[in-house]
Amino acid sequence: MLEMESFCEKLPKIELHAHLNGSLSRNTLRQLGCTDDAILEYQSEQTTIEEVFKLFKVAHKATSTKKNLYLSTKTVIKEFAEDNVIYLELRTTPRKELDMTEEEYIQTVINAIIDKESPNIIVKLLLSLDRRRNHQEQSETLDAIIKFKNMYPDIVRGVDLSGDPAQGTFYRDLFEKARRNGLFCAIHCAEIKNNTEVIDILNFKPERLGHGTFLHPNYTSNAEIWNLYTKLQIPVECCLSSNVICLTSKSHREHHVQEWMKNDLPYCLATDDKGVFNTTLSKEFLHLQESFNLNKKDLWKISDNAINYSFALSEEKEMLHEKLKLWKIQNM
Ligand SMILES: CNc1ncnc2c1ncn2[C@@H]1O[C@H](COP(=O)(O)O)[C@@H](O)[C@H]1O
Ligand SMILES: [Zn+2]
Repeated sequence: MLEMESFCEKLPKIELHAHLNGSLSRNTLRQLGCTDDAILEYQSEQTTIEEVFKLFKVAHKATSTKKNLYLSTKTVIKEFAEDNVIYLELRTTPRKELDMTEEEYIQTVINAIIDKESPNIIVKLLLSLDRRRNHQEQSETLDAIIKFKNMYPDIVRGVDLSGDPAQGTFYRDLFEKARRNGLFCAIHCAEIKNNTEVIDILNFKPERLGHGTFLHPNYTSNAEIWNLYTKLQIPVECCLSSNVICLTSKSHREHHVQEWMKNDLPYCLATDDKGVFNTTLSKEFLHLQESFNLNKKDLWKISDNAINYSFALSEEKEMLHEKLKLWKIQNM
């Protein structure tokens, strides 16, 4: 029988919420030529949601060339595979840099996904719209995303809305256009208290929500939002360490995931930014297990459920369920 920590490591896992530039490990940053000071700055033990957005600048500087972006993407995929993630939805915000256009940025990340070395991991790409950018800028990025979705429909699966939740806007028309063009929508929602926007996002009915911290009345003091949410039952990507380090959750034990567990609502576990928050998906499983005294079957089920919430092709979903079933027979 596997000990809990080793069980969490060995369990085949599904990662649905990982930002590329937040996922760079210390080693990767060193390989890219970052100084020790910059690396220390990037990995934070405790921060605030405002401060964390300054940390991404370290990674953005390091991935500002095609060569480094390609290398970073390949390394992040390799690290997830080493943590026994068998299906990864990596998300990233296309950026214009000195040596690349937004389209070249997307192409470089796709090249790295195609060239991945581990055969044991399926990798998909979600492209992010940065909420701090204005409507026209986001609209131009979306056009590029749609172009690549049509070129690589099996890799580019969806659109994300991310960036500093205290700034910018959710432009519903852009996500409607994304949806019309066959893209799934995973939207950061209620990472901070912002009831009006949360209602707009819920009414759009994204396929998945990121965080969902301020949906439950214990956190919003607003029952209307929770009523709407429980009618819709949209899967929420829960990022425990991210929320604890950014101080939107007091502790792992007090994390809002407990409301999803109590009410049997759909959720999955995710790392958000494994580099910045110094975590792995295995560690996230262990935090949940320790905080709520879960057993191995519970953990296995969380992994298996996440397949259903993923944007994988249906034959891939079947294959992933089979893989987990087989692992259960052999290890539990
Ligand atoms: C901590 N909670 C969070 N909330 C909202 N957006 C976040 C985030 N963590 C990361 N990002 C988004 O992802 C970018 C870095 O990866 P990419 O450059 O896209 O690969 C950040 O600049 C931010 O826009
Ligand atoms: Zn996120």
